[in-house]
Amino acid sequence: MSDANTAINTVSVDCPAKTNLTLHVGRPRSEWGGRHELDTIYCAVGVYDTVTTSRKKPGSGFSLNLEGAYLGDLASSGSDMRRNHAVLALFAMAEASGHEPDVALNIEKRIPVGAGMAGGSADAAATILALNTLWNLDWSIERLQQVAATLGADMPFCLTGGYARGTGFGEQIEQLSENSDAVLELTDQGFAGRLLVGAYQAELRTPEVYAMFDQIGAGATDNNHLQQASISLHPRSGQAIDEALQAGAKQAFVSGSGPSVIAFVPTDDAARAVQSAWQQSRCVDRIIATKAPAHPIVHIIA
Ligand SMILES: C[C@](O)(CO)[C@H](O)COP(=O)(O)OP(=O)(O)OC[C@H]1O[C@@H](n2ccc(N)nc2=O)[C@H](O)[C@@H]1O
Ligand SMILES: Nc1ncnc2c1ncn2[C@@H]1O[C@H](COP(=O)(O)OP(=O)(O)OP(=O)(O)O)[C@@H](O)[C@H]1O
Repeated sequence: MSDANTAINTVSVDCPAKTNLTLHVGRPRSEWGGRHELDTIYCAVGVYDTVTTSRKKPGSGFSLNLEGAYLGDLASSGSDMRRNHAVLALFAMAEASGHEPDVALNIEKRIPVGAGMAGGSADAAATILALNTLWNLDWSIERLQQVAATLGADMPFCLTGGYARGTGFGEQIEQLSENSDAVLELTDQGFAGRLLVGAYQAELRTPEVYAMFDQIGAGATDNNHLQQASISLHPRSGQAIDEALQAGAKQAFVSGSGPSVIAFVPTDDAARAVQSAWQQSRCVDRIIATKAPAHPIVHIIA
């Protein structure tokens, strides 16, 4: 059979986590279900979840398997499979394309859960990208982002990675090139290249962080307006930021709604100094070394 007719049976996607290099938060909007106005610069970072989608027998329904050493609250038997963001994305794509959701989903999780790094959104985006190939839809990124925006604020960005400006409640995306003025300005300030992620067993629920923001507002000099709220709910993140900056990090901040902390470390010495400061003070539970920016990678397996 020619390639065009060979059925694709298994597609996997490595999808990076996201952070916010700036996150300016406005007032909640009732027409957005209480979500706040945002003006943010998203940046994908090189911590990847891998979602593999495989065709199943017609009418057999979906299946979900989770792998990884740090599954957070996903590991509990009580966590409802049907609420997993990857499963929600499967059903949204099935609905939008008229396919039956007879697909096996396997998620290898590496992105810390409930960390402010859009781990769930990354898995949903990976599922959307994989199904676009598995089902030969070949839809444009704009069409895929329309489906993603119905599922979560930071999901549309996760489809493209790299850098983007997010407005609205975060779902209006303007892709930014690495040599755009906005990115060059942030790169000059040290928001690029090698970084360390300080991750925690503890999770923060995004709605609770926004509710705390409504109470206490943003720190006067914080690029991330949710940082002060996140630190008040999880003080160890504030300690990790102080330790990183004292040890030579160029920038250190809470990632999105937190609790994880991102420290940009431009040199080997800075990376080693931040790593040992975090280990000695025990102010983080796990350290992941990687770099930014990053992009999703689609693999056709069979
Ligand atoms: C904190 C960020 O990660 C920054 O990129 C995002 O704004 C959070 O995006 P997300 O987790 O995809 O958020 P969603 O799943 O869409 O919404 C979860 C909850 O977060 C709050 N939320 C989210 C986005 C937003 N612009 N304002 C909000 O107040 C709302 O309580 C909402 O019900
Ligand atoms: N595939 C998934 N991966 C991670 N969390 C998931 C997934 N599906 C559902 N969830 C639920 O979503 C909640 C938030 O998970 P997630 O890792 O996306 O948080 P987050 O990184 O703080 O997100 P954000 O940065 O968008 O606020 C978790 O408590 C988890 O129970």
